[in-house]
Amino acid sequence: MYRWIYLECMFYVPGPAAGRGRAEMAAALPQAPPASRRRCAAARAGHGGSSQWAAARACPRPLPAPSLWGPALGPALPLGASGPPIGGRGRPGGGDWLRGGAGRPAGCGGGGGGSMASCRRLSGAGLREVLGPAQGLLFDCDGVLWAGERAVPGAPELLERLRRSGKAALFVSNNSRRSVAELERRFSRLGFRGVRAEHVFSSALCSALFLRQRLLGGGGNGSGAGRVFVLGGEGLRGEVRDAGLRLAGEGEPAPGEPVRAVLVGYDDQFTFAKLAQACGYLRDPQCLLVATDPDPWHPLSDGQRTPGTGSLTAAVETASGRKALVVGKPNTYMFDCIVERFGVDPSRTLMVGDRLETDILFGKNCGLATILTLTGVSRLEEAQAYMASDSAAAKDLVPNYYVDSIADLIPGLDE
Ligand code: PXP
Repeated sequence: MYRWIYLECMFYVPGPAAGRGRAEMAAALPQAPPASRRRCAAARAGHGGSSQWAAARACPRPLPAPSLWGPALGPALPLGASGPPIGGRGRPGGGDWLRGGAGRPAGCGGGGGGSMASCRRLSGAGLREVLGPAQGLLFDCDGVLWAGERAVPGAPELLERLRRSGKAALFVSNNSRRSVAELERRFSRLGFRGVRAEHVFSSALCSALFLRQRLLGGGGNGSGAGRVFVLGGEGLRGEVRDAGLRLAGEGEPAPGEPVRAVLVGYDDQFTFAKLAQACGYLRDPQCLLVATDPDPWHPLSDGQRTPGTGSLTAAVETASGRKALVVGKPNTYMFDCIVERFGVDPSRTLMVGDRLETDILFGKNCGLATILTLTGVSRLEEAQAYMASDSAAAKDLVPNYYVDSIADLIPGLDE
């Protein structure tokens, strides 16, 4: 039976949260919290509901040791009314909480804390050394678990084996096209058993949570909060509505009701007219510009590429002269959402991804050891080139380990 232990208080130390690149993101997150502050996200298994979260956040208990992943997943708590602060955690300057230490998987050359990543093939005895102490894994989805409508061979079996070994699995996707409910159905359709919507943290969900936090301040039903202009499809729009926010262009606007945010997601109906409309709203300096993810493009099965949200965000930024707050990987906000819901010890958590500039940097920014899988976007040569570079920023893109496919992780797990 899967169970997750929910605990404890977390110490958020604001740093320049990552985005499309460190320098760019530093510029893109001017509104990070102004000073270090304690946050208490205490919650216990079986407790749910936003009011409990709100109460939990106000709890001024002393900081315990970093919380642990439970032995396995339990009933997930609905995320609270406000969500974590964007840019609340990051590297460099990630704070004590990120330094890990005891319990870090053996053989891990990097993870948080700034030590060098090694980009070692994970195989043989090394598999058990790394997977054995890990209490949970975060998986990117596309290019890791599946490619288009096909599961990566062995991926459903790996998740099953993780479950049997008592290790937790959660999913972090920059795809803003689908709601988490749709993603849950996709897992099931592709043969992944037991994955529920609350185990999935997408850029659509997390962007909606971020906007709720910023526009509603942790409560309310959206009335009088202004509206959100969404460049994106129904999956994203649904998450924004579910977060209690109202969309520009829907229903009756109250007289004088402002558009308080432009949210740029994956929009395959993007037009010049929408761009112009977004820029009109962004003339108001109080109107936020938020993007779901920085992905510049995505590979297609025929070897071609299709533009990603990062391309559309660039158009809005250029035309408006504004910088977007980018919620998705490599920003740590998704991890903050995870921590808000589940007790997670970064030093015993692995991040598995296929894109160096988003997934691996995200793992790095969150203080996790990272595994690159070669079934998706990035090639081993790219990781090696980053490793050979003199630039510290490039070294942050180097994974600790790599595998040809996540199926290669199976022999490292107990029967
Ligand atoms: N955004 C869109 C529109 C996508 O189609 C994809 C998957 O190709 C992604 C983002 C990246 O998703 P993930 O983070 O799961 O790889």
